[in-house]
Amino acid sequence: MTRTETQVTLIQIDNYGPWTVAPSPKREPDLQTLQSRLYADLSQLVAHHDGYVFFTRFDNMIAVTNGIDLAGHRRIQDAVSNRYPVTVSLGVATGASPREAVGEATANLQAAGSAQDGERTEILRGDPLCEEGAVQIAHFDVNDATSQYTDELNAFEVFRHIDRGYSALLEYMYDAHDSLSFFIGGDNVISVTAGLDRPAFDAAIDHVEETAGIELKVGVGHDLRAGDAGMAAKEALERCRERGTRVEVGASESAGRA
Ligand SMILES: Nc1nc2c(ncn2[C@@H]2O[C@H](COP(=O)(O)OP(=O)(O)OP(=O)(O)O)[C@@H](O)[C@H]2O)c(=O)[nH]1
Repeated sequence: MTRTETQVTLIQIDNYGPWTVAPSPKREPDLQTLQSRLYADLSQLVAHHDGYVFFTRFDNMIAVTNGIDLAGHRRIQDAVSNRYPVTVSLGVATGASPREAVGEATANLQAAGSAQDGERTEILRGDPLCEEGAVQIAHFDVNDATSQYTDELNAFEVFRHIDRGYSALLEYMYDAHDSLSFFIGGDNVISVTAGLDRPAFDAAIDHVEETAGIELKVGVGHDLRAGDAGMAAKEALERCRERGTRVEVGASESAGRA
């Protein structure tokens, strides 16, 4: 199996806090519109290179960028400054675990100055992978969310249930496996993991069921790019639905570690 090495890019809007209140506080719907449009554009720009972006806090987004070099990052950065009244800084790093990678990517930006330093703009710092490393993506989905929740409870109660499950999964995957988990809409969560095997995913699902009462299934993919690993994960998730199983992994995953 190709060695797992996750490349993470921290995308941070430059000096955004001061901008939101200059010369006076900007209307919140305008900020929400800017943030969601920026996420949409970044999602497409990064997907063009077969990477994934997660919206996280919107002013700070985390991308999985295996295969994207510094020139590719610079083009993404330029596209943002050409389209928006704000600019972004990018910190890039690789790690044996996603947690290690995001730690280094963050440190790269923090070393260049504060997120609210008007002089620190359009930083691009880090070392993209010289050699090819693979990324592991796990796509989790709540079992029967439509019949159990969406068609039964009020919309906010559904949101509470899904969010409780997401929080339990996020904490467990970070603490137990140095993995980064992101809510991606509906009843879906993507975890960026590193070489986890079937028993590790089974244990994660058990934990969420025990602590949050939410039943999950997961499809796992492993490939050189996040986009390809993500598609393999979605195909594996479909196999869970067809076979009634709760964990399906791509063929190359069987050699993973617990
Ligand atoms: N982002 C994202 N959202 C999805 C995807 N598939 C489904 N959803 C969302 O999740 C909601 C629930 O869909 P499903 O997960 O297919 O339905 P379910 O009732 O949970 O049924 P099973 O998953 O088969 O147990 C949908 O309304 C969508 O909002 C996906 O691949 N990506």
